[in-house]
Amino acid sequence: MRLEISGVSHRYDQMVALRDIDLTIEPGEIVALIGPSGCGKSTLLSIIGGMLQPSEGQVSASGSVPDGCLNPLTYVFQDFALLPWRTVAGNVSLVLEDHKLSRTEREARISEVLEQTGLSDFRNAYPKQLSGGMKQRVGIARALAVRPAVLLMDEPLSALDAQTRILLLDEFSALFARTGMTAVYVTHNLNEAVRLAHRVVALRRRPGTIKEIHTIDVPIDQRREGDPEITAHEAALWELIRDEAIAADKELENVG
Ligand SMILES: Nc1ncnc2c1ncn2[C@@H]1O[C@H](COP(=O)(O)OP(=O)(O)OP(=O)(O)O)[C@@H](O)[C@H]1O
Repeated sequence: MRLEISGVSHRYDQMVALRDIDLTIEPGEIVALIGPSGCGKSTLLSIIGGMLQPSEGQVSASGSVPDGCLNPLTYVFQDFALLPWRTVAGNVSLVLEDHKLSRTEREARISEVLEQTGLSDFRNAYPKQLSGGMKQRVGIARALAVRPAVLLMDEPLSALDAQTRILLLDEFSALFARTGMTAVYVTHNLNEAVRLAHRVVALRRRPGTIKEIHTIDVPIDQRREGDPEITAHEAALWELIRDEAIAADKELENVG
């Protein structure tokens, strides 16, 4: 599915959070949104996902969706958003229950996504029994269960420890390479952006506008931690956002 963001601006009361965003996301493309705190990354993701109506401009989606797609644009949340009283399978099932699927179809989908995310042995576990990394795998499984055309991911790894983050990064890159999924991935973490994205959109703040779009040509499944080419892309991105990141950090300190 192709997403075209045209002339999108957004205000919260008098504050202009985004101005004149034009961006096209091609089918199968992974786009990361980076930039200093408050530059409008989450606002833009919510607008792309249709959860927030922009003050101006529009987002249009075109093209085909996967067979059996129940929800073309699907979120993966930073805080996993699992229901504690439901098992792993029950949490995945939740997103399927509003749709006209037979019990057999529903069970088949649940088994398929649990298999894809390495959770088959945990289907009857409850969230409190799982590590952070396993909880986020459930979040991914739940998103995949609707066979989305586009995954919208808002800091999906930021609640996890460093080792788990590396493991999940490897799993995400394998998943993206295997499925040819389209995704928009918001992150503060430049390493995640250079490991996972075909293009990295750097936003500046006040108001949030596109500063630069950085393309990374290395196939996603061939990128490795510490690879010099990938490290060079990460350094280039840091140069791009450094001054504003420092300014945003100082500002937060002043507020505190
Ligand atoms: N519901 C809201 N009401 C008023 N202002 C908001 C609201 N949501 C966000 N903002 C403001 O809009 C601006 C952009 O916020 P947004 O959360 O989109 O930025 P972000 O780049 O995702 O930030 P962060 O990296 O800190 O998560 C910020 O100044 C924020 O304070």
